[in-house]
Amino acid sequence: MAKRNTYNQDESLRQRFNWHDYARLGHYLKPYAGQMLLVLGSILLGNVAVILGPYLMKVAIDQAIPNRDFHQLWLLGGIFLTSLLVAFGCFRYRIWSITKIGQDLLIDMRTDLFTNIQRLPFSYFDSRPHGKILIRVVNYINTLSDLLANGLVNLISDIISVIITLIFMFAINWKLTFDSLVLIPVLILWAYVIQKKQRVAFRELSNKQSNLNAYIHESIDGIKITQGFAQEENAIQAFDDVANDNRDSYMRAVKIQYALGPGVQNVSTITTALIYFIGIQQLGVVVSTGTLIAFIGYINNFWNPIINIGNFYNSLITATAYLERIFETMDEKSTVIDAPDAFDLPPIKGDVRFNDVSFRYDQDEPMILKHVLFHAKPGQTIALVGETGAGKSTIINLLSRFYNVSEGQVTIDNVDISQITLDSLRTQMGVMQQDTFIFSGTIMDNIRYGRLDATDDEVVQAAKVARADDFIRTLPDGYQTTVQERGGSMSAGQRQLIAFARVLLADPRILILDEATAAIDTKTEALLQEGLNELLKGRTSFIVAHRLSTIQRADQILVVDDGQIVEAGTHAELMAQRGQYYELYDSQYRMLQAT
Ligand SMILES: Nc1ncnc2c1ncn2[C@@H]1O[C@H](COP(=O)(O)OP(=O)(O)OP(=O)(O)O)[C@@H](O)[C@H]1O
Repeated sequence: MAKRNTYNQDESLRQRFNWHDYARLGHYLKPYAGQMLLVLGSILLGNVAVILGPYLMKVAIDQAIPNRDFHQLWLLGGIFLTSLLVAFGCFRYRIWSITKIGQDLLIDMRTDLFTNIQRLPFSYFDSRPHGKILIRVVNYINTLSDLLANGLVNLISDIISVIITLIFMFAINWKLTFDSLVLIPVLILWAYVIQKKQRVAFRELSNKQSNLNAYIHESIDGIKITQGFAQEENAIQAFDDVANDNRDSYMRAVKIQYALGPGVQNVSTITTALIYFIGIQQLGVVVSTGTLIAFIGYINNFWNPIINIGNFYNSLITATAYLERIFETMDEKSTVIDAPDAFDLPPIKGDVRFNDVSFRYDQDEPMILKHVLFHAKPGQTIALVGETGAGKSTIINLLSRFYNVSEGQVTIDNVDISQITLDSLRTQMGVMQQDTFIFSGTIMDNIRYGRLDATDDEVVQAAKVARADDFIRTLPDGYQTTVQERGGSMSAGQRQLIAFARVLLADPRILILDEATAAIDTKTEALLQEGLNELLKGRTSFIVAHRLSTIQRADQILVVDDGQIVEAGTHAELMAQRGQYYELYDSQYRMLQAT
C-alpha cells in the first residue's frame, strides 16, 4: 500500500515514466482514426489552398503585371479567392471535428479512470487526500485530451504544411532553401537541452496543483468545523501557503517552457534576414523579384508550423507530468479482488465465524487485530463494545472484505469469504456506517439506492417499516424532496431513519451497523429503536453498539480491547463476570443517570 499522504506533502511517483507509455495513448485514438483522417484530409486541402497564395503572387508579379495580361490577372485573382474560400471551409470543419473528437476522448479516458477508481479498495482511499484523486479525473484528463485531439492533428497538419512548403521552396530555388534550413540543428539542440529541466519543473507543478486541490477539497469538507472553532484565519493562511507554492512552481515551470518559443522566433527572424541578405545580393542575377517575394512568403509559411511544432513539443513535455499520474491511477491494482477460482456465494443463512483473525492496515505496522475468534449463529444479534480505537470498526470492515485479513479466516456459512465473489458477498450484506451518507437527489432515490429495481410502493413500504415515513411526509415534497450531498438539511436521526429504510429495501441476510453516537431526542430515539428492531428481524447482525438498550438485547456481546476479544457472552453473563464489560456498563449507566 502507498505511504500515507497529506495535502501539503508532495506525492512521489512509484514508477518512472516510460516514453513508450505514449504508445498506450494510441489505444484511445484508435476508434477515432477514421475521423482524424478526414480532418487531416481537410487540413491538407486547406494548406494547399493557403500555400497557393505566394505562388499566385509570383506569377502575377513576374508574368501578368510586366506583360499587362489582364485576362491572366483576373484568372489568378479568381483562383486566389476560391482558394481562400476552400481554406475557410476546411478550417471550420477542422475546428468542429477536433472539438468533437477531443470531447469523446475525454469521456473515454475519464470513464476508464473512474471505473478503476470504483474498484479500488478502502486502503487506497485511506492513503491519500481525496482532492488528489479528483484532480486526476478532472483537470489532468482535460489537459491530455486536448493534447491528443487538437495537438496531434495540429502536429500532423503542421508537418504536412512544412513538407508542402519545402517542396514549393525547393521548386522555386533550391539554394535559397538550403540557406533557410541552416539554423535548424541549433534549434533541435536547444529543444533537447531544455526538455529535461522542463519535465522536472512540470512534475513539481503537478504536485503543487494537486496539493492545492486537496487542500480546497479538505477545507470545504471541514468548513463547519473550521467555522465552529473560528479557525477561518488559519485556514486562509494555510490556503495562502499552498497557493503561493503553486504560483512559485508555476513561474519556475513557465520560465523554462517559454525558453523554447523565443528560441524558435529568433532563429526564424535571423533566417528571414539571411534570405533577404543573400536574395538582394543576387537579385536580377540568379533570383527574380517575384522569386524573392514568394520566398519570403514561404519562409513565413515554413516557420509558423515550426513554431507550432515547438509548442506541441512543449505541451507534450508538460502533459507527461499529468500522464504519468493518470496512468498510475489507471494501473493501480485493487488488492481486494475475486480469487481466480472464486464462486458466487449461495443465498446466505447467516452463520459467521472469525477463525483466529489478525489484521494490520499497513504492511510495516503492528497488528491492529490479534487472534480474533468468535462464532455468530444465523439470526443472532452481536454487539461489539469497547473503548475508542479498540478495533470494533476494523472487525466489521473485515466482514464485508473491505480489507483482506492478514492472518486467519472469516467464514460465512462455513465458506472462506476470500474464496467467493465480492459481488455475491456484498449484495447479501447491508452495511450502515455511523455517519449515514446521503447522495444528492430525492429522498426516494436515496432509499432506492438499497435496491435499484424497487418500485415506489416498495420504497414507501420500507420507509414505513423503518419508521421514516412520518417525517418524510412532513417534508415539502414528501418523497420527491431534493436533498443535497451528505443530507445537510436533515437531522442526524432523520438521516439514520433513511439509512434504515435503504437497508431494509436491500433486505440483506447479514446486517452490519455502526451505531450513531450522536445524542438524539427521546422521541427520535424511540423511533430509531423501533426501526432498528424491524431491521434486526431474521438477520445475523453485527452492531458496534453505543446504546445500552441495543447492547442489553444482543444475543452475544463481544468486548474488544486493544484488538482482542477479551470477553464474550450475554449481558447477564458478562455482568455476572464483573470484568471489563461490567465496568464499561457501570460507567455508561452512571453517566446516563447523571444526565
Ligand atoms: N484506515 C486505517 N488505517 C490505519 N489505521 C487505522 C485505520 N482505521 C483505523 N485504524 C487504527 O486501528 C485501530 C482500531 O480502530 P477502529 O476504528 O477499529 O476502532 P473502534 O473500536 O471502532 O473505535 P471507535 O469506537 O472510536 O470507532 C485504531 O488504532 C486506529 O487508529
